Amino acid sequence: MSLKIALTKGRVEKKVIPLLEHAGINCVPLKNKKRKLIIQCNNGEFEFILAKGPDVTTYLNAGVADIGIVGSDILEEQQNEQYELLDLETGKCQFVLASTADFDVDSPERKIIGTKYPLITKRYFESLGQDVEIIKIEGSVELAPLIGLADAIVDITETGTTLKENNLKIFDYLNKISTHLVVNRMSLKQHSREIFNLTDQLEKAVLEEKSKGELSTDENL
Ligand SMILES: Nc1ncnc2c1ncn2[C@@H]1O[C@H](COP(=O)(O)OP(=O)(O)OP(=O)(O)O)[C@@H](O)[C@H]1O
Ligand SMILES: O=P(O)(O)OC[C@H]1O[C@H](OP(=O)(O)OP(=O)(O)O)[C@H](O)[C@@H]1O
Repeated sequence: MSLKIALTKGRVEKKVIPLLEHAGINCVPLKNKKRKLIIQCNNGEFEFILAKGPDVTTYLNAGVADIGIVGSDILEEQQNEQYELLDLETGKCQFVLASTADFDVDSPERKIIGTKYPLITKRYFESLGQDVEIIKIEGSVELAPLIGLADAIVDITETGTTLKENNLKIFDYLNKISTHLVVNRMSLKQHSREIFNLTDQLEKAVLEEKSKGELSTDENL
């Protein structure tokens, strides 16, 4: 029987494929898949289910996937606890509080914050002892302070390009984000050998990628 892996499609999928290859999974079917959503690799040893990030945990909770590959941003935003096997240390980015340069971060007035991540935003402002109004936005979050929808945003930044091109400034840094390997507890009992084997291989792959990164930095010195 295949090990069913719910893999976040898009950015995460692209970043994770080199690690999966390192771990001995032939990812050619994944790379050539076009619009196919269920992909078998290594003669059916692994079955990848291509899903949106927030749905990965839904599949795990329902028991229809054994393993999930998903960003820690999503795990943090969803309240249900997942059993985490490994930080894959890729897909790295960070939550920030950002706005136009004239935003008064210390203003005592109740702020309006735009974000794709209402729970993380609520927790962040609660930790500051501030009650804010949160407006949930589905994308292009950077628009909110520019067009007067919100005073500021809590969003993800990676290269900083989107903030820079829209003249937005970072006012605070929140949690760092990376891609994680999570598991359905029932599957862990049923397929423990296969799951721990894959986790070990991926852990080695992460270490190898890391040492390559460190070597290339050294070479640049
Ligand atoms: N620069 C980044 N911006 C947003 N997410 C990033 C970034 N870098 C890595 N990630 C990770 O990628 C995930 C989002 O992937 P992606 O942007 O492909 O999906 P999405 O948010 O559904 O976007 P879209 O629907 O616009 O394709 C996040 O959950 C996060 O863990
Ligand atoms: O710091 P950067 O490298 O510029 O990356 C950050 C941007 O990428 C993400 O948006 P995404 O591309 O997922 O599009 P979206 O606005 O539709 O969510 C995120 O919400 C930022 O807008």
